Amino acid sequence: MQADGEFDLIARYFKRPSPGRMLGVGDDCALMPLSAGCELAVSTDMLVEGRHFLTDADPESLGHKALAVNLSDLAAMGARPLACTLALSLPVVNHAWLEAFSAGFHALARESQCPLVGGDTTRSESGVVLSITVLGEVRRTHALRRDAARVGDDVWVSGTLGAADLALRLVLGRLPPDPERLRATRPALDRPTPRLKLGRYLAGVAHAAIDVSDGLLQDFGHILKASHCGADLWLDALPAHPALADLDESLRREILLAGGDAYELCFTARPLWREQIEVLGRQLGVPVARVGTLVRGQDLRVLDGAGQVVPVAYRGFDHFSEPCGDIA
Ligand SMILES: Nc1ncnc2c1ncn2[C@@H]1O[C@H](COP(=O)(O)OP(=O)(O)O)[C@@H](O)[C@H]1O
Ligand SMILES: Cc1ncc(C[n+]2csc(CCOP(=O)(O)OP(=O)(O)O)c2C)c(N)n1
Ligand SMILES: [Mg+2]
Repeated sequence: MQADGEFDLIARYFKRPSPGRMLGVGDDCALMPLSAGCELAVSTDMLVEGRHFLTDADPESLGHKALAVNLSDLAAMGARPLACTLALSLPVVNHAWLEAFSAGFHALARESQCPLVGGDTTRSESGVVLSITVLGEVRRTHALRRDAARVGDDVWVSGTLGAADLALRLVLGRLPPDPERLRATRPALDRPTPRLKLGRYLAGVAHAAIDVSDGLLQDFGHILKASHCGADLWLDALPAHPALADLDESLRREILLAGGDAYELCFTARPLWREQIEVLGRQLGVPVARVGTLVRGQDLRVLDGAGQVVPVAYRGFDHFSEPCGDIA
């Protein structure tokens, strides 16, 4: 018979050997050294059943995604991962689920050199809740802060936009069934790739960066607000995922500008870095698209191919301002 106690679960699914200079799972705190000249980068993101993932989500992919969305924040700061912690609340003990979830989690942890060094495990009264904290390091003064953008900077976006949001709409039945499009977009929703290498190489080159979790306009808007800048974004330059082709144009725009779950980097850099950034993208095999420019003021304008302002009535994902949000 399998032992189901809290400590058995931790030992079986989460305790793994940690690198020699670290103290990992098993003590009151984890311990790890920091490299000279670096500062600590820390970020936490939760994933809640029904809100960030569906109850029948594939557990291996969920393990990957839970860590990936957190690593994406380290990438957006230009930080190198050091370690992570996992707080997990489970309604029941399901060994097949835990086996697959922990395999997905540890596989990405290994690949990103971000070992799981601690956490907490409890029973939940309603659904699975995950909270992950990632710890990273970044060379002092090199971090890609949201408040570091400058007027005149180019605006860049990595990868492509829109696939994950399109997949989610198809999965939730908000668009008519389209198996072909779902097949092309589902990996982006279920298994995002954190742009860790790109972020690290941009540290010290780019000014500001953010990862696109809630939608491009909303997330890029955080950079503008923090940096006291405005911007022009060129709609035609945005790197739309090919599966967005042939969609109704207003839906295509909405998904491109406000679709969540993308986990691409949006960053700003001086024009003199253009060529190096393009070379970097090619070397890393990560497309980088120059999509706009920072201007004085505070307005974020989206311009069409003719230079006309495109009216935009949406911003992006917000946990507390959805039509069904039930705030007391
Ligand atoms: N409950 C909280 N307590 C303290 N800080 C929080 C809390 N929730 C969010 N934050 C902080 O607010 C900022 C914005 O959070 P968020 O929009 O979730 O960023 P991200 O998209 O990078 O995850 C971050 O600095 C985050 O650490
Ligand atoms: C079942 C389900 N419903 C809705 C979404 C869409 N969604 C949920 S949270 C979110 C935004 C990102 O999550 P958040 O908690 O805001 O992360 P952060 O911005 O803090 O990184 C999106 C697009 C989803 N991925 N899965
Ligand atoms: Mg967050």
